[in-house]
Amino acid sequence: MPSQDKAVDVHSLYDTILILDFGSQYSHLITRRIRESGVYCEMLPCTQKISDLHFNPKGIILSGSPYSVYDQDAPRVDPAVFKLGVPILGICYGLQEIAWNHNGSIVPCDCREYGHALLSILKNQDHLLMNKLFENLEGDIQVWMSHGDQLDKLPADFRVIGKTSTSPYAAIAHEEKQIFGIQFHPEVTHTPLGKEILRNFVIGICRAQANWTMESFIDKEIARIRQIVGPNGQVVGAVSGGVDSTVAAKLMKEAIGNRFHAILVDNGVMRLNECETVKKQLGDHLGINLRVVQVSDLFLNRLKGITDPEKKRKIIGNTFIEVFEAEAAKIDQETKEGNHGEIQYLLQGTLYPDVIESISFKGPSATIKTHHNVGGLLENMKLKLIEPLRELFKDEVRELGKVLGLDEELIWRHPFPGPGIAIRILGEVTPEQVAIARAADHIYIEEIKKAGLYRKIAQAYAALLPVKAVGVMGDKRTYEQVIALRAVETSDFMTADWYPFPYDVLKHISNRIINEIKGVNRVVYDISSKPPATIEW
Ligand SMILES: Nc1ncnc2c1ncn2[C@@H]1O[C@H](COP(=O)(O)OP(=O)(O)OP(=O)(O)O)[C@@H](O)[C@H]1O
Ligand SMILES: O=c1[nH]c(=O)c2[nH+]cn([C@@H]3O[C@H](COP(=O)(O)O)[C@@H](O)[C@H]3O)c2[nH]1
Ligand SMILES: NC(=O)CC[C@H](N)C(=O)O
Ligand SMILES: [Mg+2]
Repeated sequence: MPSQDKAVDVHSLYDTILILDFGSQYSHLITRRIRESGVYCEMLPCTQKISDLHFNPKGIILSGSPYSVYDQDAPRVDPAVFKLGVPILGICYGLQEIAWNHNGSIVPCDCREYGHALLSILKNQDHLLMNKLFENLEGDIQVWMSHGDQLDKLPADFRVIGKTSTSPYAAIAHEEKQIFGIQFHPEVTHTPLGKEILRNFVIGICRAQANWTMESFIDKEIARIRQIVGPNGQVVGAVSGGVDSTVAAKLMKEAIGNRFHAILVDNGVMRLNECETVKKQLGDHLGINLRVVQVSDLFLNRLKGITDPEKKRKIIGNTFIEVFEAEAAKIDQETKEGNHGEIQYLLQGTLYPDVIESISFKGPSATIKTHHNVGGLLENMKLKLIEPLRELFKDEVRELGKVLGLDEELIWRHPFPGPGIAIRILGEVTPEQVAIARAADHIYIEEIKKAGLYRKIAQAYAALLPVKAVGVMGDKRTYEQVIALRAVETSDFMTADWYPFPYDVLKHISNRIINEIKGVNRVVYDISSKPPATIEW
């Protein structure tokens, strides 16, 4: 892996709340909720050694976990966290881990709680600092629980600040040390006031500055990029017109102007008019120094006779790397004359979920999703990576795009796979098949937009099937191909449901495709969910 940029640390710019992850399925939601309050936070595995931390967190949150604290192989926090002197909040397992470290007692309980519960907030008149976690909250509040263990004895010097009908120690606090524990999950929306509680912790108790906004991120990130790249350095990056690479490219353009070189590869399997549209949007409208490399013939030649989708992906990925490297070398040559430095950096649109995915405490795997690193590009190129979005979630990237002046249409664009239409043509990819698939996809997306449904659908496309069916047109028998329409609802693309289109929309789309596209006499709608199907065919 090439080295990461580390010139200016994000932690020197924003107060940071550290979330230590014990493997709960909700851990990343804690991060989301806190960022929504305008406070920067980061998640690390619970095994993080405090002496190896290269920043001083303003506060620490211990997440939930599928383990029980008394399990042989239970994940353990570095006890040094309790000596850092910053406020700590334990959530569910986190509460139990705090108690475990303070000689409290945790046992499996007879009355496990899964789902809604009523938490009675207990205010303490003599220990006012303990009340700060539930500041502005009173009486009984709805919370969401998911636990089978509970405290049956308070650790020394802790007091109860909340209970439910079955958990006498559902919320506890240590006043002097500012350590808090809650048995419920404030990060899920089923705890309606959860966000207030997290905000009370990070702002009221940790006193973290709420300065994490995309406006402030832009200024700071631009300054950071300038410092990394230096006054003459140059950066290359592959852009596809997808939201991540476009936002990253726009940020680079703001930071170093034309010393950023964006490359769009026209591989012959992009959507109809896509390259022209991207060139207009990125080049003309956003002023990004963009070159479009027209290499459709090269790609289509290499795809001749190939029907296996994985082979198609490989061929496209490898050819892509070849083209990109050749183009980067050309740019290096062309700009040698001026006083620019050599190209040293490669821009990548890596997002925070990809980073989180690679830091699981169950054994950090350094694999960031492979399709995010354009094939094996990085190993060969010896360029250093620059990843301006690596701290951001997808919705933050969209927000950032908005502040940077990107069109709504671009910001909400459906994802489009790198191998594009080649994997949406089942069977051999020929120029004729590309033309049919493109035309069908174009009509489909156009009609979805007209019906006002584009934003409701996470991804939609038309696939061209390699089978022929009988039809009748103008009293004549036809024997032509089939178009399959796919549209899914999903937030993470890991699981997905097919979209329930209104019938009249489907009817209209089908009519148009059959009437307007020669070679197609049938349209079907894919009603398979993922799993067991995938989104692409
Ligand atoms: N035709 C292309 N020309 C240049 N770069 C490309 C092309 N297709 C893909 N890439 C590069 O590969 C990366 C990964 O592609 P991917 O489709 O996963 O993400 P994206 O295009 O940025 O966003 P989205 O997921 O919204 O499509 C892109 O960010 C871009 O750097
Ligand atoms: O860049 C890419 N290269 C690929 O080879 C590829 N295959 C699938 N996808 C996209 O990934 C998401 C999940 O798709 P699947 O359910 O088909 O795996 C969907 O968004 C797909 O479009 C790809 N993206
Ligand atoms: N959600 C959790 O953190 C659960 C913690 C522990 N496994 C329990 O059942 O109590
Ligand atoms: Mg894409």
